Amino acid sequence: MQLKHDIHSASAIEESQASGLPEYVKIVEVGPRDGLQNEKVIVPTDTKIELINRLSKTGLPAIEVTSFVSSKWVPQMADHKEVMRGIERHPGVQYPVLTPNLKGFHSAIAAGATEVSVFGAASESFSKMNINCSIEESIEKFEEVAKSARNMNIPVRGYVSCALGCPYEGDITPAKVAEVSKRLYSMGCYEISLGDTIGVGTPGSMKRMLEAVMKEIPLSALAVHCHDTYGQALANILTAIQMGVAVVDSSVAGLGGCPYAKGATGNVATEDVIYMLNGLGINTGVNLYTVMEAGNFICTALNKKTNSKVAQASFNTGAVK
Ligand SMILES: CC(C)(COP(=O)([O-])OP(=O)([O-])OC[C@H]1O[C@@H](n2cnc3c(N)ncnc32)[C@H](O)[C@@H]1OP(=O)([O-])[O-])[C@@H](O)C(=O)NCCC(=O)NCCSC(=O)C[C@@](C)(O)CC(=O)[O-]
Repeated sequence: MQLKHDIHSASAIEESQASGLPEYVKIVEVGPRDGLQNEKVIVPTDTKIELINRLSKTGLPAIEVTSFVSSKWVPQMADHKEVMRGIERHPGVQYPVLTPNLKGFHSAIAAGATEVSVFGAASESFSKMNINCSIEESIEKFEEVAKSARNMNIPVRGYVSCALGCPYEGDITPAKVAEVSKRLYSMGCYEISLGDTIGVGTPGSMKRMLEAVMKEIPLSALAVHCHDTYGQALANILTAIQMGVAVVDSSVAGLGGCPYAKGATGNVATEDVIYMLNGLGINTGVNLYTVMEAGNFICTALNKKTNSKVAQASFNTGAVK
């Protein structure tokens, strides 16, 4: 199955190579975690597992499974152990989980996690609201996680939230984003995912922020994580890719939002990112149609409409051949 307008032609690939864009972009699917964490009604564990199993068959190289956080803070992720234990793991697919502290790290490892992510912020207020501690205190907790992870050869990814703005403080300086990113990278995070948590960024602010971060961290260790609240996510991702970033987080059907970032809507839809990258001739290794099917599955289960423009257009106009 293929979409009528989904361009994957040899000429598009040649063009992308000539334009200096990355040949390959890695997509980190965050739907099962970021996508579902904010859902009001608790999603059955079996549905989460089925979603992850379907996503595992699409060619996605990384799927964020769940969060080992307090169920009092994020009730939707309370079944983390069952989800982690219940999924079918496909060779070559990474299955990271969120761990804010050592307690979360140990539970995650006991449940079979082989990769974890710590999640900090470039905003003091957001850090306090999200993980109940200052940036400095969070770094101490993350260092403990990173040290234990190193001893067990577990890769650690690091998030920096509010990279383009904070729901409580407004503008965040690129210098602050660079500083927090550097601390996470220095403690051993192999990749830093820069989160536009409330989707307020523009290509201009993305460029300024990345220029500051790129002075501290190698480009190959950077990822972008864009929410689409102001409709800027694809433009922001394109800007990042043009600057050489080759890892993009996205969420199937554009599900998502952080419970501690009021008003923030979904992540950029994985389907829309793949469609754009295909059109640019950039390889992702992901089959767009099967991601759309997974999106259809979870939207039907949640009784909601997809936020993916590509899925809306394709299913509504019959543009699938
Ligand atoms: C970090 C904590 C736990 C601190 O929470 P706290 O209350 O400060 O923790 P504490 O150490 O004082 O412990 C209080 C209770 O929590 C328990 N606890 C302590 N740690 C854990 C743990 N790991 N797992 C399970 N339970 C835990 C601990 O055992 C204790 O239980 P009690 O004795 O009261 O029964 C809390 O604030 C929390 O769970 N926050 C959740 C934050 C979250 O998941 N936010 C959404 C993800 S971030 C995001 O979406 C942004 C991102 C990544 O997508 C990027 C972007 O878009 O910007």
